[in-house]
Amino acid sequence: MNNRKTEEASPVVATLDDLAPLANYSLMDRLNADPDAKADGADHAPRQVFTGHYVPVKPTPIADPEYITHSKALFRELGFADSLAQSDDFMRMFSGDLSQVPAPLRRAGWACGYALSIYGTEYDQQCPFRTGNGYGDGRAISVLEAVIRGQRWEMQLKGGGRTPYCRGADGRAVLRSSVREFLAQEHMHALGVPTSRSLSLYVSTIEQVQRPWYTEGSHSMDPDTMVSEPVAISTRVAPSFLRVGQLELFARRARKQAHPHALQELVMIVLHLIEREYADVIDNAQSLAEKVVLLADAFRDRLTSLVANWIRVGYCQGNFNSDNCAAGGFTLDYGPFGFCEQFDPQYQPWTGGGQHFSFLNQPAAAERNYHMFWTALRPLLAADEAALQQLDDIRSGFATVMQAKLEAMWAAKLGLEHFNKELLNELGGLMVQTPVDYTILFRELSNLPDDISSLKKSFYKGAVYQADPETMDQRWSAWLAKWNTLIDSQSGSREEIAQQMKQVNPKYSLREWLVAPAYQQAAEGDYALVRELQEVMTQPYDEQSQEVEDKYYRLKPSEFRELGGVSHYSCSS
Ligand SMILES: Nc1ncnc2c1ncn2[C@@H]1O[C@H](COP(=O)(O)OP(=O)(O)OP(=O)(O)O)[C@@H](O)[C@H]1O
Ligand SMILES: [Mg+2]
Repeated sequence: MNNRKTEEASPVVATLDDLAPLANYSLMDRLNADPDAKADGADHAPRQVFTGHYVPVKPTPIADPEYITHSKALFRELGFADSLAQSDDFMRMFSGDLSQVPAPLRRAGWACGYALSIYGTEYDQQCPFRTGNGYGDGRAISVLEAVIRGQRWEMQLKGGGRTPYCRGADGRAVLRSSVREFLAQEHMHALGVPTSRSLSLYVSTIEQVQRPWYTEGSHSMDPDTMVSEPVAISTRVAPSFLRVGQLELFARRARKQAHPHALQELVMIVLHLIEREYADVIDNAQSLAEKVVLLADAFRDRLTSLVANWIRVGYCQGNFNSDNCAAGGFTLDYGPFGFCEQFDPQYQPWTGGGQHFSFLNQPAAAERNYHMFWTALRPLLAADEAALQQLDDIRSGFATVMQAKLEAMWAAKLGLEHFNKELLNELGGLMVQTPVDYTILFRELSNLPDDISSLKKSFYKGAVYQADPETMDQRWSAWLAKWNTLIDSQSGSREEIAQQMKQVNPKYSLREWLVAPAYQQAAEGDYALVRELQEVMTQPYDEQSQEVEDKYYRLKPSEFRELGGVSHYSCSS
């Protein structure tokens, strides 16, 4: 027994040669390649891709890569030895050089086209050809699909160079955005929120690109300068990277009868999505119509849970377009994201994102994306009225399901067995007026305090509070007393309730002003802070040391308020 345990825990993948036999390229082998593409993947110039599900693309390696970090948690899950991350051949592959990988690993990866809808409206304008045929993975290139310990994973480089969908851009990701994405994925996974996962992060010690950014201390909304930044490649991992926008691309083509196989390509991608993301809940033996209805139901369930989770942990996607909405129902694309510090229902860190993608509007934004998903599925059931009715009913039930998930989430955050609308609304008013730090307030509540002194750690004390602190404190005390009465009327002990609340309300949150010095130091070749943040943010529910608490469990210092690049940012790439 003991022996078996040790065996299971010990890494089985210590070299790239160990990884190679696990490769299993289902997307490339079962879906259609663009017939116009070069099979060797030497296809980098922007162009229209009219048919097919993917284009073979060789990534462009970053010059002289240096190791920054890897996900110890994911390595453990995959059975990878930690030393692999710094081994020459692994590092070469995951910094974009596939030229020497051992067979059956392939020497070309793939990029996929997708369509874009913003808050439920279809767009083609973002495609340079204005047709939608040039939009897709512009700098994300998948390099491997493998079945590891019974689970299929896709590994995708972000910043791996140009693809036909690059729209004239460089195909690179800068160190800043790569550090942010890497840390955020690690943090979200540790928070228990479904997400693409971080695998590895390498930076080029010589290659730099220009990006618009903020001068030091700038309070400008838009970037006011161009800066040179090192390029990096982070690899992210998920069961698939299929997006709602991807289904939409094929559904739009089917609708327009863009080519003779358009509807067939839509069927293929939907069935592929089911195999990749929903095989555990959708039986392969069922009919297409049955599968589509089950898919709609399962995705609705995942998406509504996901958004409730986002709100639970204070996460704002910022640009929740259909192409940034993973069809597997997990968080994808950590560009314009932020974690809410000072509570504001309309919190939106990304200046280009608009109110519709703000913090508490995410359920509505998710419904718009779901609507596009539903729209893409409908052509598949055209001949089956009963199934179509079921599909439509699932669509119209979205808001009800979303509301139920939100209510359960708020109840859990407050340690309550039942959602209490009045109590939450009163609290919401106080949170906005004071205003409070979202993470610190709920964490302090999780100690079930008798008086408001500890809650005050979360107070930013704005104009309304300062105008009459006594009345505000009285209102807080009255609210707290009411809440405590409810807590005491429940079946669990106070200790049990506090324990449960601490599993729901994290202590540590990835605050942008903590991340900024980490990527700044990394640009100077010092990765200590990136690694420290990774360590702290992968245990977000734990108390951790006093030193960690003093450094990371803090209100946002006033000097970072409204600071460009920290409180808001316009460029995420
Ligand atoms: N530097 C770049 N070079 C080429 N294409 C880019 C670049 N930056 C963004 N894009 C493309 O522009 C589109 C919109 O960008 P967005 O910021 O949503 O995505 P992303 O962060 O690049 O990628 P993802 O959604 O894969 O995480 C995407 O299709 C993306 O591939
Ligand atoms: Mg994106």
